[in-house]
Amino acid sequence: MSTDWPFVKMHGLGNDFVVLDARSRALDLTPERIRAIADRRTGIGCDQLVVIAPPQTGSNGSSVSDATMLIHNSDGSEVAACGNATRCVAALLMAESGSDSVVIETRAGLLDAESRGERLVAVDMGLARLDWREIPLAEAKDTLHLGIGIGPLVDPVGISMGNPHAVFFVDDADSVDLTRLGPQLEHHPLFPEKANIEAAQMLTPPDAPLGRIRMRVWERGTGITMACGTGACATLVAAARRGLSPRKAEIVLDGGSLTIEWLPDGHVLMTGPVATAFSGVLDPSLLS
Ligand SMILES: N[C@H](CCC[C@H](N)C(=O)O)C(=O)O
Repeated sequence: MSTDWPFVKMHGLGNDFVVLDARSRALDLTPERIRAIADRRTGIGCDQLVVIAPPQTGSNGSSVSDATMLIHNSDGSEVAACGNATRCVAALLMAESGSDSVVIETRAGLLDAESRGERLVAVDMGLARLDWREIPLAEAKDTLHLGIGIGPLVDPVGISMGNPHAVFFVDDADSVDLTRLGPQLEHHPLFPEKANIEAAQMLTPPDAPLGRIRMRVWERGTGITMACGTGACATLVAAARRGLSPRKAEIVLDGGSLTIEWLPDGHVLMTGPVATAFSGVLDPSLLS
């Protein structure tokens, strides 16, 4: 495989990505190669490895999107959705085209993104999926009260944003031992495809005009990250469904804040910053 693969290192509130552009040539990524690139000691280091691929074309040959985005966790697993990465790829594509909007095809569907000013991007992350089958869960459940728990993390709300989330409401998110509890819940038998685990603490009363929620996350296939866009979407929808928040809130993550709104049509709008850290060329040993 040709060895000169340029990459861009980007992040959304510290949730960081290695972005590879495979629109003009094929990239043979294996889980081993993904893990090697994502390794923070011997590779480039990232939470997710993101590949930009050619747009999907419809039956009439026209493109329904500007590009396709493929997302891989640092453990090598492929996932369907990643909100922070979507903002980063959207910013990269809009800078390339000079447009202030872009459509990105993901395994979770077509996502519309728009520039909201200097290094600020809004993405319609699509519908919040609320049925147990869509999370998915191993058995029929009321997704508003999953009833599982360990320690201070009990009775989460189940939501999918194209990827599975379990949102636990707690009194003090910063005191939760996510390193210990996260992996146990990620692999809970109720989640046949595992789950992203959020610990959420309400910072505003239910009748506040704009909600404010502190959230920390243990990400499926990655571990604790500084931010999680789909997790922030899941947290806002969970809080609104529980009557704890209005349908728009600021989600305060370790790396900063995202603004999330659950629209009347069921779509979830995420707005937040993007940043490019550096670019380079992958060492051939990472693709051997
Ligand atoms: N950091 C990502 C979420 C990645 C989700 C991934 N860990 C999964 O397995 O679903 C985000 O900003 O939405």
